[in-house]
Amino acid sequence: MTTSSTDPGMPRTQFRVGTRGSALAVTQSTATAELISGASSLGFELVQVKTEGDIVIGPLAQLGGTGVFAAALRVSLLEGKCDLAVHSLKDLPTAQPEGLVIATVPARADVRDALCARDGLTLDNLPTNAKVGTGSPRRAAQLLVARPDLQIVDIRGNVPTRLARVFGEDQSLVDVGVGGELRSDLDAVVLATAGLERLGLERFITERLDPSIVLPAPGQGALAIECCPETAMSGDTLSGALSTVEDQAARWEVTAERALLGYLEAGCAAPIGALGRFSLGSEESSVSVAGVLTLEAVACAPDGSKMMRRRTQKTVTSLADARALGVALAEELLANGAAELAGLKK
Ligand SMILES: NCc1[nH]cc(CCC(=O)O)c1CC(=O)O
Repeated sequence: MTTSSTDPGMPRTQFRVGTRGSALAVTQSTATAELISGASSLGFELVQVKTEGDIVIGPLAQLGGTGVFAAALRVSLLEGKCDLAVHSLKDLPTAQPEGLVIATVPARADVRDALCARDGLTLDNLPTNAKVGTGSPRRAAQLLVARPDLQIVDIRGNVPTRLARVFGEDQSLVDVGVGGELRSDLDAVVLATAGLERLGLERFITERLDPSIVLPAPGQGALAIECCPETAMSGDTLSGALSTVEDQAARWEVTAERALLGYLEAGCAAPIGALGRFSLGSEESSVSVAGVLTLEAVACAPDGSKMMRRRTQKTVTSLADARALGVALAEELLANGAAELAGLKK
């Protein structure tokens, strides 16, 4: 290791970013490390961490616990094996473990889900009974609300492997790591636009699904840089660099979305969607900038037979306001029977 952490009094200039091994994780971690090093003179190296999410075989919806993707990275942070971890925010459990903080939420990518269909097809013109692959009950339920005739096929695997279920042996998918037997047996798959764009695979998108049709997962399209509080608040060059890549609008949005999800005691496998949108207000206070936060949420019966959508809006001046907005909307959903509708434990 080449860090200067052992020299007392010398600020460190070299840091380790823990990452999962998938193409998406490595791409996100690399881009984020470059973002921070571009805003500072610090150096970063990637440390690969194996996670349970990569080796468990079975439908994602049945893994039980949330956070299988994040857990090993968090252990690695707590054990001091890396200094920072870059997570997809939507894969991060809403309960914040003791000893770790989300130091930074960078600017958010496209939040929408993307239909990737054969022959340029869209949700409206997919043939009757078309086979659409997704492992997400949230996507499945909302697709069925829009198109009750669709056959939803439970799929898993990394992004290129899922695309191969529609596009087969497209060379660009082989290039990004699709292996094994390639068969195109589906008419379409639904994936997050953000992940496809980060991997340079957006040409497979045939429709970016409007949030009025398919509301994304809480945190979708956003990343979280997690570390120990001492790293985030050390007042040194790293904490300064981290704060320069913070996007306050994204932070407010995901804070409200995750407060809602946490209050519902639901995880990323629940048929719950939520999307916050922040727009800057005109007045400025010394504490923080005021803006208007709009939060929309959906709870669905997994078979798409019922859906409940609610929306709220408030001027926010603090993260506590954003959290309160999420909790208030969650309470409204619960008061109207969302837990029974969506099969939540609460
Ligand atoms: N659960 C897997 C996962 N976690 C984050 C992304 C995409 C990037 C993002 O939403 O930030 C994906 C793939 C997908 O849902 O298509």
